[in-house]
Order: sequence, then structure tokens, then C-alpha cells
Amino acid sequence: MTQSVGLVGWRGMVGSVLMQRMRDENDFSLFQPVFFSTSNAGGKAPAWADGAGPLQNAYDIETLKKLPIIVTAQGGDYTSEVYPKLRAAGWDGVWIDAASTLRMKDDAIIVLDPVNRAVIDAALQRGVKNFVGGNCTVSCMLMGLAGLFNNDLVDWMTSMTYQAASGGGAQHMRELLTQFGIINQSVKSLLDDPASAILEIDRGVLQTQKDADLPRDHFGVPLAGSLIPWIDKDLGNGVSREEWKAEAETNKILGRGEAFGTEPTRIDGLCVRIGAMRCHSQALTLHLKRDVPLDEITDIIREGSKWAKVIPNEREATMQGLTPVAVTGTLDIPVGRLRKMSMGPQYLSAFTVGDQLLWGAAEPLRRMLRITLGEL
Ligand SMILES: NC(=O)C1=CN([C@@H]2O[C@H](COP(=O)(O)OP(=O)(O)OC[C@H]3O[C@@H](n4cnc5c(N)ncnc54)[C@H](OP(=O)(O)O)[C@@H]3O)[C@@H](O)[C@H]2O)C=CC1
Ligand SMILES: N[C@@H](CC(=O)OP(=O)(O)O)C(=O)O
Repeated sequence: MTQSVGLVGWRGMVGSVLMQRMRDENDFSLFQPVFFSTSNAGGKAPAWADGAGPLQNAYDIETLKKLPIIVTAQGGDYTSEVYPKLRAAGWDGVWIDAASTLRMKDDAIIVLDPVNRAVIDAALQRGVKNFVGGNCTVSCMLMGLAGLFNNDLVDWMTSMTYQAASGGGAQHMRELLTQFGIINQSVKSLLDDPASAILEIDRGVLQTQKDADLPRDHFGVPLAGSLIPWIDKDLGNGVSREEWKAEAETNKILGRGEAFGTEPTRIDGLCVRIGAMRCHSQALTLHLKRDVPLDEITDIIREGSKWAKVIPNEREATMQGLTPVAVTGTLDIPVGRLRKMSMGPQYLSAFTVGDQLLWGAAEPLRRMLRITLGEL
């Protein structure tokens, strides 16, 4: 008999991408889905889910308790509210979650199986029941550089990120596009006139960006035609929570660091929001443990995962293959701009791009569900 799997958050942005990937990969043939809702219990399951019953109440612990596996992309507030009650009620099932809430707990594993399958398998053997997707920049970076980390070549790394609007959620994407539209409209007549002065257009753009009426409820400031060098909470020590995740989560994913009785790999950097839609990009500086020739580095990265694609460090190849537009909607993680830096042969420069809704959010969860079902 096929197992039942509870699906919470399936219609949100991450959830929709997850559902699409699961349909693409025929995952629904492996289990009986039970769809939940926080807002529409009793409503209809999605039309594409043949034979699924009505939506169940996502806050009803007794109903949730009956399921051996629950996958949620509903968000951190939901996890904080429901997960402790469910465990307190004696639920012993597998909890697979996109939210960051439980990520750093001792009884949770951060899942990215092409990189840390051994860590996941060991946890399953120990009876661990909580599996959480990693932060999007961390997961996308590791999917590109798995070869270098797993060959223990990285001494330390800095990551300067260029993060897309989607990282904030659907409303942030809408706000970005609204801002672009309003700014464009504000200078449209000047733009349409080839004789108009560019500095006049520039003045008009700035005036609109600074206009208090420009929608900014979600980002807090204009993002269109600008950037925001702060993502997530202020930890009070000059570090943003997004920046803190890089070292903490990378080491946890790889099974390294104090919790594992080993030295953590030092990773630090600056996280910046830019006006891209759903791909996060990162400029990386790596200090390698030894001087490895560039052609070997290229092979190691290529062999690190089947999704890592090395882009030749040339202008045209970079412009065509190493951009958010080239990568959006694909599982490819291109890694390019690979070169030794002027500081010395152990200093490696790299640039990588990843769809933050795929490897950054939905795909590790989809694969963890398959692993739980014994199908991967
Ligand atoms: N956004 C991202 O880039 C990433 C997000 N995550 C995590 O995933 C979780 C969910 O994020 P995200 O998918 O962006 O959240 P969304 O806001 O898109 O969806 C969350 C929930 O909002 C409800 N909802 C209300 N109105 C709508 C609507 N018009 N359309 C769709 N859903 C609606 C749905 O719940 P219901 O059906 O019950 O009403 C839905 O499941 C968060 O914990 C986040 O941290 C993880 C990695 C990346
Ligand atoms: N904070 C990320 C998105 C995200 O949801 O991250 P996390 O899952 O670590 O909270 C961003 O804004 O780009």
C-alpha cells in the first residue's frame, strides 16, 4: 500500500515550484497526497491531483498526526506554531520543511543530497525525523562548488551575493516589477524622444525613486534601479542573518564544525538584494588549501555534481551562460569566471548563479521525500 504524505504550503511560491517538479518527475505515483490549507479547509484539492480529497485544516493536529510524512513549504510562522504541538502530541513522522525555523536544531538535518547524501543516510540510520532545506544562497553555492568542498580543498571563502527579489517572496517580486513600471512611465515621453538629454531622464528616474508614493511596503526602499546591501535580520554585530547562514549552514550540511568535532570551514561575505527575479548569483573568493592547477579545478567542479556546469572564463560564454536570465527555470548551476587571483596561486575567483526556487528551495525537499520513500 502506498504511504500518505501531507502537503502544506503547496500553493505558495515555493510550494508551486515544488508541485510542478514533483509532477514533472512523476513523484505523485509514489504516494497518496493529502493536501492541507491554512485558509481554505474543506476546499478543493488542486485540479491536477486526480482523486485527492478535500483540503484539510493545516492547524488540525489530530489530522496531521495520522500522516507518516509531512512536507511543508508554508513558512516559518507555520512551522513555529504547528511543529512543536505535533511532536508534543506524540507524532513520530518525518517532517520535511522549507523554512529556516528548525534548520540549526540538533535533531534536524539540512538536506542537499547531491552534496550530503552520506550525512542524510547516517541521520536516517540514527532515526532522525526532521529534514530541512537549506538557505537558497548556501544550497546554490554548494551545488556549484561541491567538488571543491568534498575534496577538502577550501581553506576559507568569501561570498558576495546578488540575490533576487523572489528571496523575499511573491509580493516582493510584484513590488519590484511595479517599481520598474512606475519609473519607466515617469520618463516615458523623454525616453521616446531620441533627442532628449540622458541627464534629464536620470533626474526624472531619481525623483520617482525618491517619491514617497513609489510602492515600497515589502522592500522598505526602492529596489528598481538600486540595490539593498542587507538581507534578513540585523544580528547586532554588523552581520546580517543571511550572511551568518553561509558559514553555519555550509558546515552543517557538510557535517563539519564544532558540532562534529572538526574545524569549520570559514565562510563570510556580504549579502546584497538586487533587481533580479528568481536567480541568486554570487561572486566567490576561495583560498585553497594547496595550489591546484586551473584545469584540475575545472574537472573537480564538473565532477562535483551533475548539475554543476563550468562556463569558460571568456566574455561571450560568460554573457550567454552565467546570468540569471540564462539559468532561470533550470536546475543547472553554472560556475564561471574561474581564475587564479593576483594575490597568489591558492586564491581562486569564481562566479555562480542558481535558481533560488529550484535548488534554493523546492528541489532538495522533493528529493528528500523520495529518499524517505526509498525511491532515491
Ligand atoms: N521565497 C523563497 O525564496 C524561499 C522561501 N523559503 C521558505 O518557504 C516558505 C514559503 O515561502 P513562499 O512560498 O515564498 O511563501 P508564499 O507567501 O508564496 O506562500 C505561503 C502561503 O501563503 C498562502 N497564500 C495566501 N495568499 C496566497 C496567494 N494569493 N497565492 C498563493 N498562496 C497564498 C498559502 O497558504 P494557504 O494555501 O494555506 O492559504 C501559501 O501556502 C518560507 O518559510 C520561506 O522561508 C525557502 C527558501 C526560499
Ligand atoms: N533569505 C533568502 C530567502 C529565504 O527564504 O531564505 P531562508 O530560507 O534562509 O530563510 C532571501 O531573501 O533571498
